[in-house]
Amino acid sequence: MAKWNRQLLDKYCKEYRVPVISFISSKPEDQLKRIKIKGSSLWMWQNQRIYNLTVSPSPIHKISRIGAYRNPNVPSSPPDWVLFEIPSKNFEPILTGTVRNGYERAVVIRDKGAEDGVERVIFGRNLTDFQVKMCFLDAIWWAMGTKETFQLDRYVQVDIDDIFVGAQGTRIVEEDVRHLIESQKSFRKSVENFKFMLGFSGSYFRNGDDLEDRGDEFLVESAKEFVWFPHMWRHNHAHEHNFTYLEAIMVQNRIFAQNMHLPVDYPYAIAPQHDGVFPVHEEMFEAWKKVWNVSVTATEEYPHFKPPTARKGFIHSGIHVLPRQTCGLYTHTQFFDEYPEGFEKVIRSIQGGDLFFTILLNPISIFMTHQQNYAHDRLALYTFENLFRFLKCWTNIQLKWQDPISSAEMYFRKFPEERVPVWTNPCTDPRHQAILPPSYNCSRKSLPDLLILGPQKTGSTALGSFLSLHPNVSQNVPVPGSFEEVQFFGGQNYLKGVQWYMSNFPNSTASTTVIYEKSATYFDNPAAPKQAAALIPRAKLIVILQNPSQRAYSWYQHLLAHKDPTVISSGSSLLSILSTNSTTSPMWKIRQRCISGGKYVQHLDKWLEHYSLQQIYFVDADELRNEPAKVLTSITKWLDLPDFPFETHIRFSPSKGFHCRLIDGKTLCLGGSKGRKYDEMAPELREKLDEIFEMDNSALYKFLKKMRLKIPDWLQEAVRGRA
Ligand SMILES: Nc1ncnc2c1ncn2[C@@H]1O[C@H](COP(=O)(O)OS(=O)(=O)O)[C@@H](OP(=O)(O)O)[C@H]1O
Repeated sequence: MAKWNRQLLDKYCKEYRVPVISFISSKPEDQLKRIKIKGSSLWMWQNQRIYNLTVSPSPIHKISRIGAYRNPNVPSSPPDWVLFEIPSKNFEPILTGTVRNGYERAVVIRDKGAEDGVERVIFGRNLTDFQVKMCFLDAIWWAMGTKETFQLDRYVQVDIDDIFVGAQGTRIVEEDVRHLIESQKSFRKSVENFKFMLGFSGSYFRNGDDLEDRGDEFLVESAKEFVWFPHMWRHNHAHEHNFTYLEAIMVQNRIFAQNMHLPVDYPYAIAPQHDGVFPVHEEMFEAWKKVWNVSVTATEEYPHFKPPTARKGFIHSGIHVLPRQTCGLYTHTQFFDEYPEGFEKVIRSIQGGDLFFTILLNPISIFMTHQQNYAHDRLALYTFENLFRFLKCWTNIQLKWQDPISSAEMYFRKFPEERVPVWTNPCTDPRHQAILPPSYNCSRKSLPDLLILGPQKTGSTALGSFLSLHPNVSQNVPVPGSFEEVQFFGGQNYLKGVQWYMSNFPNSTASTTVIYEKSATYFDNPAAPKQAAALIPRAKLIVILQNPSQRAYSWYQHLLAHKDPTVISSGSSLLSILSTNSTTSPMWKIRQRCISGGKYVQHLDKWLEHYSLQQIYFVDADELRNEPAKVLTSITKWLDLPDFPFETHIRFSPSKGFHCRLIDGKTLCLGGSKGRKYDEMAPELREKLDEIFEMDNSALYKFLKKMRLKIPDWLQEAVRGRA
């Protein structure tokens, strides 16, 4: 790092007490073994091999067990460790290693900052070794100062799906059930309250050979030992069925549970192969709620199966969907020596690999296993017994079990930002596409290519209506209740889901090249950019640049015309509304609605976090009002649409005072709510508004100039006028 930058960084870290975590790697070509670290009294050795690793006593450790000691299979690993000499009290070893001649050196060391005021945790190794990786996690938690909030509790739930499902020869027998009960008891020594959760499909009860049938019977006789939840009557794929069918088969499964006295104590259910959970099959959600009163489920598919570390939860239609983890056991894995790529893979995952870190990094881990994993070699029992033992040996983690309803409550309290789902296009993920209800048609264009973002009162309706004249353009059907706009992103309609959104675009034909949607509420909605980009990342966007003072005045006229109770009851002029400074009064809300949309750069910044500038087209509102055909011709080019003679389809209406569409010789203007007649703004009000928007206008001017985009005349004047 350049000296100057380094000084700045150190100054910052010192002043704000921000610790630094850094990594140093060996240079294999370097002859020099012992090197002094610049600016520090610390000496390091590079290209080293270590023979033992020990977790040193340090307040940094939260999850790593102090004193834990191991020989990390050294002879086979290359001599590429960097080790630090443990010098004075200014340093504290975090993890130490012994070299061949018996010296103890630090693999991870803490510089307490006594020498230059900056605290550091320095790693002489990458994160491939699980103990070094645990030290890294400990160092992060320590650096974040989460002493009070950091928790050692980790909740583990093991679901056994496909109970009663499976061909003869793959199913559990009485002996397996006895082992299941015994293991559950012994797991409780490592996992407080541990219970296996059994997902049953009643239709296949006693569907095996004699021994397996006895296994089923014994499982039912031992039902009270476990927690039971409904799977599906015949392992059905939910997406293939409608509500009536799903309800009928769920009722069958429920009757089975009642007859067999299975304790289904929690409103929790799992769909075979996650089918219907994400992408959401609304009819399955409805049937679940009606038959089982389900309020919690789990899936591996949200937002996507891969990467497994990025799985999240969401709430839809009152059902809490928790993320579900994979443990490497599938229906076909029943024998150690037939495990694909060797059972070593699962062992590596347990011993400091993916499975181990899944538990460390998730407050709640819900694992999916299958009935078959408890038959024959009982791979699941082996896996979890060893996983729990390994965690107990190397970490301070407290493993616990709790019911899924409590887990859902805890999960969404911890991650409230995940409550609202982020919808993605199911047609772009092959796994999602494979479980889509037939009502989805991925071969048909049903999502927009273009969003007209607004903001409100900038001429967005006029722009949309003119664009629709083009024969290759189609738009959404009018949506009642929201001024015909879809208002999906960032609004209440978003909760209705992707299928609802798609259903608004039924009109595209073979000649449609561009589907657009105009919701003028999008531009200044803080959630809209992220949600839009998740569903239609390649969409193009149009933003209309209107003088914000004029826009605010137009919005005020809209409220007056709609007899907004706050505006009417207070008899407020816009000037007095603007002077409100009580942020809790209803007037403040009005003030904000008048102003918000005009703060262009503030909102553009959010859109530009998710879309590139090349995807955005800026329209000058004055130009749109005065020369709409010219504006539409440019937009057509930008959209790569064939030319269209807009000038012969748009005509100025002297009575309306605006341009209107000319269809079959008839002039069709927008309704009375667009292009209202009202007095011009008083100079005093204009002055006040211009003053409010001064900074925003200046920011917009600079932004357009920097991006070499056209600066509207009104903006040139506004900036010049206040210079
Ligand atoms: N051709 C044409 N016809 C009618 N109105 C036109 C047209 N071109 C621009 N305008 C201006 O559009 C303003 C309404 O903007 P929006 O359509 O964006 O409003 S909304 O947010 O969707 O309600 C509207 O605002 P008001 O004049 O305040 O009614 C108009 O000034």
